[in-house]
Amino acid sequence: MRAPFHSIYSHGFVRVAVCIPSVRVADPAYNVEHTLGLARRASEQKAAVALFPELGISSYTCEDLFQQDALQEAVLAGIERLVAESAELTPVLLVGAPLRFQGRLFNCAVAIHRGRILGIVPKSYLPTYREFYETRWFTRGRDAAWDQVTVAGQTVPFGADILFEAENVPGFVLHTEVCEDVWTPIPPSTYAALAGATVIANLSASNITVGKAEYRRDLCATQSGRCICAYLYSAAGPGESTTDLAWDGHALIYEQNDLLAESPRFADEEHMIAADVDLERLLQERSRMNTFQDSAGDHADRVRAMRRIPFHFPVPAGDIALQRTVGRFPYVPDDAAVRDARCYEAYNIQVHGLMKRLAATGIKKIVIGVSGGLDSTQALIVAARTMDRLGLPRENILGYTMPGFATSSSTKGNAWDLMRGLGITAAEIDIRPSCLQMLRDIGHPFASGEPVYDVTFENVQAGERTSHLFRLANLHDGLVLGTGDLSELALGWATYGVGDHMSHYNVNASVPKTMIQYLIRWVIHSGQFNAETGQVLQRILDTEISPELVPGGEGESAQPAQSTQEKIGPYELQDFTLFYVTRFGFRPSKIAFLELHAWGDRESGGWPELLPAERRNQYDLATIKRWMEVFLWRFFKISQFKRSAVPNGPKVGSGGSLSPRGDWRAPSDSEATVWLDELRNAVP
Ligand SMILES: Nc1ncnc2c1ncn2[C@@H]1O[C@H](COP(=O)(O)OP(=O)(O)OC[C@H]2O[C@@H]([n+]3cccc(C(=O)O)c3)[C@H](O)[C@@H]2O)[C@@H](O)[C@H]1O
Ligand SMILES: Nc1ncnc2c1ncn2[C@@H]1O[C@H](COP(=O)(O)OP(=O)(O)OP(=O)(O)O)[C@@H](O)[C@H]1O
Ligand SMILES: NC(=O)CC[C@H](N)C(=O)O
Repeated sequence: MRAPFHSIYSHGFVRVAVCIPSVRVADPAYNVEHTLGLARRASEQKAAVALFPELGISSYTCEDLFQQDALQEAVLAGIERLVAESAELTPVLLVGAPLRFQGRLFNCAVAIHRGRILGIVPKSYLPTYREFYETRWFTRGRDAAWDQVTVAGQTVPFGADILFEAENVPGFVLHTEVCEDVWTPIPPSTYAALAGATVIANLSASNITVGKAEYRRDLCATQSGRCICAYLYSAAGPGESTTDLAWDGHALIYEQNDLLAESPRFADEEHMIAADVDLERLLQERSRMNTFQDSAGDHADRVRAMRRIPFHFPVPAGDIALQRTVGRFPYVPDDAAVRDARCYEAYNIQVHGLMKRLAATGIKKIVIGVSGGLDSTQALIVAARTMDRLGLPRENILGYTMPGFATSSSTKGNAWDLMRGLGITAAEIDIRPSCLQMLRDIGHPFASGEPVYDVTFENVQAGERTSHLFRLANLHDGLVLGTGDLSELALGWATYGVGDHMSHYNVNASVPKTMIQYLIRWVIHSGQFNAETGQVLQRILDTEISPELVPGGEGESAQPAQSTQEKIGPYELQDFTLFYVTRFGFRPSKIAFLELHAWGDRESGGWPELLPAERRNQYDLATIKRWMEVFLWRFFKISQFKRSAVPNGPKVGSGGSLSPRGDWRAPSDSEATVWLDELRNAVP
């Protein structure tokens, strides 16, 4: 039975927990008691995995005590107790224990689930350098000449070549390795990932020294990135012997290079961290990255030899809210420092794209229509910086503001102030006469005085502007700079061909609207231009987004009747959907679940602090569903033909470009039914 909409388990997530129990050296009864305490906590939190540190049942620092029979027997008794008590618990428990088989001692990870030992994974690489002496007590996993063992009355698989595969949860394939294993050039988990493991758990007992925590983070992050997996790490903590070493109890959960959770270090108390891993994201990424599969082919013998141990995961019932930060603006990081760095990158990518095109063509002038709206503002800022970088005067930018039938005096005023502030060559062309001529030529009723404001009426204006710009480019030896952004391309919100869809080079083609808003905010806050220009930019940001193609009243002060976002939806929602559709190929109901998590509550989570409080919105599920339907229809059904024929322009974000020569190649005549049906059926 499928879990309900409001549960993570309906949307391809599994909850994982990393536990750092309190231990006593050489006291398995105590250690098992504390392991069980945290295992129960993980179970109450509906986790599917609970990871514990290396050799946690005995403690890592037993040294020659490992070879004492009394300790061995106590460890076995402890494992038996864990197995018995696990019968009622949800997660797969991964615990560390020294176990003796055929007279040899192994440093083992024991996987226990609901009364069954799923398998035992011995440590492959035993550090015996500097502070480590593991080969004094243990045998390397690969030196075992058998592939199964009997423990606690159960005969179970033994080896580093084991994958634990949940037969009822697609993509949930678990693998474990032990501490040093991940410090080696080719960790065993690399082969496991190539064989399909998505969740990799490292039982560790890493002692702490100055600077080592950062190195651990790097190791786990890069292993999770290269192997396109979740990487869980659990370092030994309070209670280990400090004869010669110290312990910080560092727990980490990464997913493909993203840190999902991290514990405090040097805590006095035992602790647990948990996070929800997105298995579908990992599978999507693997299926796209053909080089990951190529690597699996290179190691086919080892990959094929991996053993898959099936188990049934009892999917927890009821609503289970997502434990994961989902940014409201996937294209704009919440963190101020990261955002500044991204804005700097994006802006420079745009500038460098345009610099190269001008240098290659020998063209020294730019022609641009300046509306006083966001997109032409961003493109103009990029043009100004490009001229500065090329050592050309800003007067070489020929900016035209071209009022039509619905241009408001305030946006026109902003356009003029911006052009003056940036010191470009500015001019105004009234497009109404030429529009009227065309409306008359084609027999449109507006030409004979009827107030008919249809798409033709709108597109005639967009077309006349574009037509003027291209002829001005011929006249002045200039290049027409495109302004249309990624969000508009996604929604088909542009006039095809002889309209704002076309240009000679479009610096905004891969920048979504929410990012354009932040780029302009960033330009203001980082003081890229003078204070007066900053004020104009702020006024432009504060203006309602409108194409201003349909008149809303009479005279110069008439306000436009069209609010773009009332028609095609709030850009902040549409950009969210766009990101998850194009970057990860998620189904609509999953995107709606994530969108509700991010946008359902105004107070929770992070807000990029450049967004003023009054602009902080909140959306319920019904609203999310309504606008997603608009997105899906426009994106999949009616607008691909516009994307199949776009001008050149640089790819800016990993969220993708929609150029048919880049990230998105799609048929212009596809149906939207599967996406719309999925949304309607799976979202309540
Ligand atoms: N798959 C397909 N393959 C080839 N051609 C296809 C097609 N589907 C429709 N067409 C044809 O394309 C034409 C429709 O496309 P198009 O002419 O672009 O017109 P259309 O998409 O209907 O209208 C453009 C919309 O964009 C808005 N707009 C324009 C300019 C700027 C902004 C802004 O705010 O940024 C917004 C404007 O308000 C209007 O609602 C029709 O003639 C149709 O026959
Ligand atoms: N009144 C105008 N004067 C000059 N150019 C215009 C005018 N209106 C539109 N354009 C040109 O057509 C493009 C598309 O218009 P549109 O209204 O979509 O963009 P915008 O006003 O720059 O930004 P946004 O769509 O974010 O409001 C503009 O970027 C601009 O180049
Ligand atoms: N227990 C281990 O395998 C520790 C080795 C690892 N290199 C560390 O320093 O953390």
